[in-house]
Amino acid sequence: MATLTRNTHGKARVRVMRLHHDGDRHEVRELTVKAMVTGDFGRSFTDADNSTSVSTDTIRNVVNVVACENLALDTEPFCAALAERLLGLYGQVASAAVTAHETRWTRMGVGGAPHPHAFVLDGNGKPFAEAVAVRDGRTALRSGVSGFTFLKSTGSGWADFAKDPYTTIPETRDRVCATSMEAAWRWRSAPAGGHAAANAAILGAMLEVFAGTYSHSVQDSLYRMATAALEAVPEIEEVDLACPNKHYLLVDLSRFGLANGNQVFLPTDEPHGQIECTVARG
Ligand SMILES: O=c1[nH]c(=O)c2[nH]c(=O)[nH]c2[nH]1
Repeated sequence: MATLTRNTHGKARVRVMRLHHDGDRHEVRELTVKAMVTGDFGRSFTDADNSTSVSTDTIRNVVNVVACENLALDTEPFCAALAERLLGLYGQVASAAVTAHETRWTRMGVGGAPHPHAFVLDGNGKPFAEAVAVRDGRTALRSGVSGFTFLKSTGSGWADFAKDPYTTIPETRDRVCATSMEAAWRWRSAPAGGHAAANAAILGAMLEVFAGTYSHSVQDSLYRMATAALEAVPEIEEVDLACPNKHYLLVDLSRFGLANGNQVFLPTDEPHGQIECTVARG
């Protein structure tokens, strides 16, 4: 005897670009979407009964239709519109979860002026949004950024930590600090100036703390970065941060008669420290 305890289905990696014409000025919004539904679908798993199942192929079509009908929406309201459309279309759907990662195209500057329809890829991190729509409830929204990478070459240390017979790392009050951040924040209401501007303010507040204050540890920086994000944008209620500590190892040049005064490093990705926290209001 076995019991189906969870099930969901939908379409993942649906790539769609929305091109909004504002006169001659174009806006491009490229997303990779995952749209999943839960509800009365258990019998397709347990009894080979597909009679209630919405085809994932159909879900892909709905993504494109909602894209066409919402060319100018930011990622967050677009995800919410799509999740709510799936809920509205199919009575057997109890909840719809939509996640969209953005491939960000930033407007090209040509001859000192923003170009109306030419863009360059912004390769640092993928912003994402996530909407979960349920019946008789508010659509829950989260935003964030995946793989946002930044570094500072001083103003960071790791000292006064617990020591034991296995400890070999020396204390330092001057090191390179680099990470590729996974960050997410939960909305309690829509931000006054729109999600895109609020997301930029959140990242700006976090980077200001990272760059502008001494870091006693990645832990210390993350807590203060998340606190600054909560202060910068009152419409978010919780921030999740997960950061690898991408170690830059000092190269030993003493055998060549050279001192290495924090100047030559081996950049490494693995293994890396992994520091994570969630910071909420209150
Ligand atoms: O910022 C840091 N946090 C740690 O927990 C840690 N552990 C370690 O070896 N180096 C560091 N650096």
